[in-house]
Amino acid sequence: MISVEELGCRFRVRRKEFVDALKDVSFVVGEGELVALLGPNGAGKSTTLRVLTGLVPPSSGRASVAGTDVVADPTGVRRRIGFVGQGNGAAHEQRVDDELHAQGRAYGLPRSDVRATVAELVGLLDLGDLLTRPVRSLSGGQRRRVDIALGLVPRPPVLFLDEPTTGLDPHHRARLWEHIDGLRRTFNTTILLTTHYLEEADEHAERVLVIDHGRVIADDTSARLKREHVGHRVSMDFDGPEQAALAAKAVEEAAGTREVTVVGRTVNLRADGGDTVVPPLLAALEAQGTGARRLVLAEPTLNDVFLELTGRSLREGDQYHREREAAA
Ligand SMILES: Nc1ncnc2c1ncn2[C@@H]1O[C@H](COP(=O)(O)OP(=O)(O)OP(=O)(O)O)[C@@H](O)[C@H]1O
Repeated sequence: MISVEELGCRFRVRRKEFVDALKDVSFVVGEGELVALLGPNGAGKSTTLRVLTGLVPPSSGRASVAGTDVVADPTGVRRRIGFVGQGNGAAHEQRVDDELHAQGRAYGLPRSDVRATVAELVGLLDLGDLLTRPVRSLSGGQRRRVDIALGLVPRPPVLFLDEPTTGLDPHHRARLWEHIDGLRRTFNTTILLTTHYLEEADEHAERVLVIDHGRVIADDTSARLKREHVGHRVSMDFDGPEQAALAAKAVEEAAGTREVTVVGRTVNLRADGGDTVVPPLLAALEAQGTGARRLVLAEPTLNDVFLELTGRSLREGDQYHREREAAA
């Protein structure tokens, strides 16, 4: 549904100064898939969406969306997609229902189709009480839901969401995700989204693309990225330092363990797959008479994956957005 090959995008910032927002981005998104684009500030996430939605021409490479080439036919691309960008959306003085119907007419859809689609979206996105209100009177979360409905009125097969939940409180973020999941079940919409909330990518995306300095540095399911790049962090307490040292030897020899360190009576390690590596390890320790007294198994996060891949934290982005939201 989305195909991106060696995409590059260069912006001129001063007379002879350029920024390569995208250097070499390649990926595909299949029909009905939800893929999350993660990366720190300035990684190239929004630029990727802007190229794919025909708003910015790429400097090199190829991309097509719903079978349409973004360079040869950007207008055709825009006709086939919904795009909810950062801070775009409905005009302020218009009523919500007027905006939704105008969007359908702008796409040249028959009135009866627009009426039916708007009614369905109003139900799915919980907009019934807001229809007669001017857009300017809505809260941030309500506004976001209207923006998403606007993106979906033309029933696009592909939806691009640029940080759809930024600025929402946890309750409204959860509600919005219920809506997005509902939309996917109803319309089988293909969705590419950017988010700074790693747990959203974890929970809702079938696949995660990690982008850094304009390149895709990882493309897989969240579970596989964590297993292959980080593994579980395991911490085991023993009766004393001697037992811990003995246990550490056995841990080092066991399959699927790495980075084994001993601190006092505690052995720390990484296990490639906690659920498969730890049970036989515990049995082996028990058998040699150095059973663990306490074990803590920590799930890695996508931030751990990014840290492992780049030596930097993705969390910088959260801080950036907290500050941006506080300043707004
Ligand atoms: N119109 C533009 N002109 C010049 N430089 C730009 C333009 N748009 C983006 N850039 C630069 O391209 C790089 C990638 O920006 P982009 O907005 O794609 O990052 P992002 O990953 O979406 O970041 P954020 O998480 O902060 O939204 C940055 O260095 C940015 O300053």
